[in-house]
Amino acid sequence: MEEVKRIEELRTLLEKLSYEYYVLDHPSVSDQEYDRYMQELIALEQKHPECYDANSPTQRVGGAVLEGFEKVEHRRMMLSLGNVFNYEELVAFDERVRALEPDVRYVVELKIDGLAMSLIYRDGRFVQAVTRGDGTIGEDVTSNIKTIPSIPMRIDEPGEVEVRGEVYMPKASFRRLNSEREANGEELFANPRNAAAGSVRQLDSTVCAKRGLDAFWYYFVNAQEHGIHSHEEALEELSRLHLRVNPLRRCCNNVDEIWAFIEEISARRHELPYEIDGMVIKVDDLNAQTRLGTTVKVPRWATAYKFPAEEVTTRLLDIVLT
Ligand SMILES: NC(=O)c1cnc(OC2CCCC2)nc1N
Repeated sequence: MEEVKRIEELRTLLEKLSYEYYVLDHPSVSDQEYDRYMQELIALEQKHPECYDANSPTQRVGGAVLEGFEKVEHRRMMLSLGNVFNYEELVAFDERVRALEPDVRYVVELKIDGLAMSLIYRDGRFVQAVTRGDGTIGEDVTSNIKTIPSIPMRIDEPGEVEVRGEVYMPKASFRRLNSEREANGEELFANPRNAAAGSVRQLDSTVCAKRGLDAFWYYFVNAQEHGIHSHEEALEELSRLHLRVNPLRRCCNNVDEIWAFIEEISARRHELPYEIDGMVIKVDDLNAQTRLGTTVKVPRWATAYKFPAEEVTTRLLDIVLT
């Protein structure tokens, strides 16, 4: 096989194997076979520096240690979310929406407790990752986000694709990190969200790479430019593009269906391998979202239901007694 063609073939193969392992959780080859392909690609790329590609699977980790993070202006504001704390406030949210959109349908998602992130792809290649910052100006953390193995470096979609989601630290990674820090007499992280934020702010991406971060993507910013009409369709398109989308979501036609899903998730959230601090309720139809619009900082077409803050003692007692 001509070596330069083999380089391209290995890059495509390793991205597919990464997707199977980190997004589908269903690898088709052993770790040893994956490593053999990776070693073959590293050797061929060293032989052919003219084939250098920053998006190669070999380029996810390493690179220079940064002095700081570049400021980046978001092309489209990164919105926060308003909150509701109980059934009555959820009813009031639904009434405000229904005043404009009588036949509204919602998509209800888990509210992942991490940090908001924006990914930019151009002509099928990952180009930049930017934190929310103040919603208008964020920080370029591309070198750290590249280390998250479930994030594809290439997607099968031309033009510009902007995706928003949550970078988070799974509970298992958090436990491992804090036990390592305890062994080293270092200060512990208070919760996975802080640990994720601290990891994404590392100037040396090899440190971030060891933190075991992951991400879920929940918003295709310019979906309508790509002929998509609903949020649910947008999520399905993101999955088709190999982005990791959380399957635990439900389309709901009224407050009672939303509330039933909230209660169902609230009862089992401690079994989830990541922390959530509530649920996000979004109007499904994208034209309805546009008609409802946004206030200065939050959409009128979405809200977050926040779980009641728990008594830590009951949580600890649960763990000790179960
Ligand atoms: N933490 C989450 O899981 C989460 C956060 N934000 C959103 O939606 C943004 C995008 C448009 C309005 C708010 N969805 C989520 N699932």
